[in-house]
Amino acid sequence: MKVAWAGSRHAVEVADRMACLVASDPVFRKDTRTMLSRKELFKDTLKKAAHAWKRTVELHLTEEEANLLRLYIDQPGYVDLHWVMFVPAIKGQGTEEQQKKWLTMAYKFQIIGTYAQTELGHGSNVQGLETTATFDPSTDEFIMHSPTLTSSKWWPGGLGKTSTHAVVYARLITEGKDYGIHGFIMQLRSLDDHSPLPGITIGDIGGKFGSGAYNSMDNGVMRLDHVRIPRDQMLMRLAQVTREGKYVHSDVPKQLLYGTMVYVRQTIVADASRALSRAVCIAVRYGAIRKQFGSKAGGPETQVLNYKTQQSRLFPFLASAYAFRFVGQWLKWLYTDVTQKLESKDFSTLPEAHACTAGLKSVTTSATADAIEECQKLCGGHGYLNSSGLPELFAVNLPACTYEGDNVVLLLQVARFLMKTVSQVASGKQPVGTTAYMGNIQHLMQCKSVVNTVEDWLNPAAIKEVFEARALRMAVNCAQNISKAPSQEEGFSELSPDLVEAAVAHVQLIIVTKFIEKLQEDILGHGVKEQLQKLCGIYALHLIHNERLGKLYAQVRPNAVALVDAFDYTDHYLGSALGRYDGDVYSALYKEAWKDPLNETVVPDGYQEHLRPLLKQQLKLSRL
Ligand SMILES: CCCCCCCCCCCCCCCCCCCCCCC/C=C/C(=O)SCCNC(=O)CCNC(=O)[C@H](O)C(C)(C)COP(=O)(O)OP(=O)(O)OC[C@H]1O[C@@H](n2cnc3c(N)ncnc32)[C@H](O)[C@@H]1OP(=O)(O)O
Ligand SMILES: Cc1cc2nc3c(=O)[nH]c(=O)nc-3n(C[C@H](O)[C@H](O)[C@H](O)COP(=O)(O)OP(=O)(O)OC[C@H]3O[C@@H](n4cnc5c(N)ncnc54)[C@H](O)[C@@H]3O)c2cc1C
Repeated sequence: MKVAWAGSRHAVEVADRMACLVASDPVFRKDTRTMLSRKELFKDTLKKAAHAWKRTVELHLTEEEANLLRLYIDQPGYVDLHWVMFVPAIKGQGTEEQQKKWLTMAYKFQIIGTYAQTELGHGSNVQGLETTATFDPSTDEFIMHSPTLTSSKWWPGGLGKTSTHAVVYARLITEGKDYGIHGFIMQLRSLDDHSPLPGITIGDIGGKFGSGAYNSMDNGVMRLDHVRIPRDQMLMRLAQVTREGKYVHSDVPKQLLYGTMVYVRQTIVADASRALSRAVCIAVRYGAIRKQFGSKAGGPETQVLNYKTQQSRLFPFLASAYAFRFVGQWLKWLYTDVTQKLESKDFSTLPEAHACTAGLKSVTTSATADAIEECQKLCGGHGYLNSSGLPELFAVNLPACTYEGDNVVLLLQVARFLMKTVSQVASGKQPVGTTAYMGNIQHLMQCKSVVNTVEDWLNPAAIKEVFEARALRMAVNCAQNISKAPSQEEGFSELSPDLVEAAVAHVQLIIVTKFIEKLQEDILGHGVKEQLQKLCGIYALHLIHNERLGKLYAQVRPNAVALVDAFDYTDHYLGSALGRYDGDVYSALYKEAWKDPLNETVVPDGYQEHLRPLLKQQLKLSRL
């Protein structure tokens, strides 16, 4: 099962090696992270990042190994934005010459970059951004400016205190005309003393949800006061401004401006499956240790994992963790395929890649945030302690519902794609890829489900048909209702809640389909495929209705702990007293409690100042 989860034996081996490297290095300790002040936490992140880079260079780590190293260090920091957004933005939107110049420095960490798109006033509506980049032909420069308070850049990770450079998104103005949003490379801080360059006001936006968690990241605010940059710092793969100030389009679609977001959304699906699997691992292992109540006859107490209610709340998450993992692996393939096509100037699959990344990012991160919260409840009171690992896991993953596109906004993008596809089907065009099922419209609009028993849910063809019929009927229903509205725009707006549901149904179909396709591959190991078939059945059935699932849960229960052990997480990475591999939960909780700064003294700070006078006063009063 470890191999099925990781993707290959090689993947298991590399992941194990990197996880052990991190777990055995004292610099990467994280057990007291939630007790650090913001300043201490930030400094700790700088230290970890520098040490990680040193180890990466010393050990000549490959890209795959370095990524895993970062993953197991498990602390958001400026390096994420540098590697996951700054570098890809230059790769996707820069010319070859620009790539050569900037990526050479970025790959060696001679500069640290971030992705500065969102502003105080606008995040979702990228076309509404206000920062301006006005071309001055007299000096061959762009003047970068924040004309209003709401145009202040707000949120970019690493911007607050660390980044030396950024790809800044701004409205390009030349020859008096506004050409909309484009990307520009800007140096923000001196490479000598790290002070902000003239005209740039920059700082951190303040503490965020939860202790520890995303507070390790210096999300930043930046205002620009007529800052000049050379013309060649406009990213010029999509469009150029000539020396004379003429605006020239390239032959690539302008949507490639959004390409970095497509890339990151795809990586976020993998992050979601990992976060969900960690929460499930903690809740399942703890559920096997925790006992409450016994039989009336005075028998031994029951493991809480044996309660049917616990199983019906927890096992759909276990199944979802596997489902998201497999769809994430497929999405990575899809992204690579689209990128290769783009390189040979085939842009035909871009809309589908956008819909798939946006939809899957949205559905998997929302489900994961909800599931982590529920896993806290599934662990009872102990789940609410920082030492359970769950509060921080929740706080770090919750913003994934918002960053890289608010989940509802992204689902509306999927819905827009679906409405277009329905109208193309109506005019006789055969849909392809993840919407190919819509071509089977006659049958799917009328067919009746053959699913009656739990066993039927293990029949892939029956499952697929149910999900296809559901998704198609919801999409067609929306399209029909939109066509009755006075205008397409009004209809879309009026029906947006239904459109979001139709988009979710389509995305769930993709997840179910990819799970089924995974089961058609050669899967080695005794009983592994059978367990995955049950999990696939649970994933599909829990989305439709909860009846009849008990039988499947009973079949999964004997292997539940093994199914979470297959995630192959070290105790260091899991960071949970409840989810420990050895099950020694109570000693761990007890030990963790004593690490709290409140326990550094027996009598607390503040006793002399506030508690003692209060108690003495009450004592005096009672004697009167
Ligand atoms: C300490 C450790 C040290 C280790 C050291 C070792 C180093 C080793 C390596 C380290 C590796 C690091 C690994 C890190 C792992 C961590 C990973 C996690 C990182 C996550 C970080 C997240 C940070 C967050 C960043 C952000 O949030 S950036 C900002 C994101 N913003 C958004 O997403 C905005 C959302 N809005 C939009 O996308 C758009 O505005 C809109 C799509 C909603 C609307 O667009 P528009 O206004 O143009 O309107 P339309 O709807 O009309 O669209 C026009 C047409 O364009 C199509 N379209 C839209 N979007 C896209 C797209 N993306 N691609 C393609 N096409 C698109 C529409 O469909 C329309 O088309 P049509 O006209 O044909 O219909
Ligand atoms: C932790 C974190 C890290 C981030 N890192 C970065 C970064 O590195 N770089 C960067 O540039 N940005 C970053 N961001 C910003 C992020 O991309 C935006 O917050 C995100 O795109 C959402 O935009 P918004 O904040 O403007 O939300 P809003 O659009 O203001 O959303 C508010 C509400 O309005 C709803 N809404 C908005 N538009 C519509 C619509 N058309 N129809 C229906 N409902 C709608 C949303 O669903 C939501 O409920 C980060 C954000 C967070 C939280």
